[in-house]
Amino acid sequence: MGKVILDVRELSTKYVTRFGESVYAVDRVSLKVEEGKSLGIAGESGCGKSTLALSLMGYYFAPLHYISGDIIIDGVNISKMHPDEVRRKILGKEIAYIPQAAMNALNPTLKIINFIEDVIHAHDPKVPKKQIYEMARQRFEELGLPAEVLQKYPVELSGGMKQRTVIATSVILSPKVLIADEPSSALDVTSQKMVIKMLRDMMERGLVKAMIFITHELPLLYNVTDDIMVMYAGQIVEQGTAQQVVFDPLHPYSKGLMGSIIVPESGVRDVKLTAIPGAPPNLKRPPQGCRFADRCKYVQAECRVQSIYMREAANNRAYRCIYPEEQLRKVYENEG
Ligand SMILES: Nc1ncnc2c1ncn2[C@@H]1O[C@H](COP(=O)(O)OP(=O)(O)OP(=O)(O)O)[C@@H](O)[C@H]1O
Repeated sequence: MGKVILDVRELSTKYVTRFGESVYAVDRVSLKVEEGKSLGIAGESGCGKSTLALSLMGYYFAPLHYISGDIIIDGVNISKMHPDEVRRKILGKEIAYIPQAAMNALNPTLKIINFIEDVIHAHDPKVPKKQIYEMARQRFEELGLPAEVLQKYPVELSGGMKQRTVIATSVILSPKVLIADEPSSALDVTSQKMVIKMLRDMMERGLVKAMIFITHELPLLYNVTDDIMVMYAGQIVEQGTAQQVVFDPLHPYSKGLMGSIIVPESGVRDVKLTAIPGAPPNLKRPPQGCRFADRCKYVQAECRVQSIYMREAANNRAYRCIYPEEQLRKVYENEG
């Protein structure tokens, strides 16, 4: 096993609504990402992917609240740091986040270089502008973006270029971990490919040491990340290599999602994570037993009465189900 860059242990966070209700969006999530590796997180809308991404940065402000667990980045536990310290020392430097529709982060009234100055000055107001320009120019060129972009206003750039600009900006301070939340979903296919290529380049050149890629589109994950975790109703329900999870899923939810995939590339292309009838449980009052029980074809009475934990399977994988691996495989086999 390589050096672990991101080590998350039993992390739980919640939203508290203005009516004082708690929404348990991230429930005891554990994950590890080693140096040079990428992890994909997949799940349907509302399962907690974005909340997990935000939670991983350790930067909590209302309505998002930390409950428990540890976030260890390259040996440093950031989970109990004060938000000011996280903002100054961690964000952008240790861990960076590319939000959904990141290109909207650009301020239309600022040239790109001025936007970058603002980003860097939020961490350290003393960095001279000349130095920022030099850092930005170098990073843009490394990532195949022309330095002229720095002198442009957002309106002068295409959607794809804006997105790549924000991505390049997010790694100016060489963060150890980069979290990309649906970074290409709003783009046309060509721009999507360029964004994915850029993320890969960043990993290959060591500009970031570990990456988390969040999406509901499985084909993207299969082609981009080494490992995949499937999330359902605030919990991880399956974890393995991209190959294992896509082509040999164990959890009935992943199985349902991937069931129709036959051929890589063309076969996976159009599969969306919405194929299973029913809806996830309300995260204000998650059920005591298996959260997938209401939608599971193989549900038994005991699934609903006890907490279901992740269980280990062969080849370093894990899934959250009462069925042992052999039994689950038999059930699937009998179905044909
Ligand atoms: N500000 C908020 N206040 C209260 N509940 C919230 C808030 N933001 C999200 N939630 C709830 O938290 C849960 C997880 O939402 P989250 O946005 O993390 O899911 P997601 O998997 O990222 O979905 P999507 O793919 O649509 O972005 C959902 O039940 C959502 O309704």
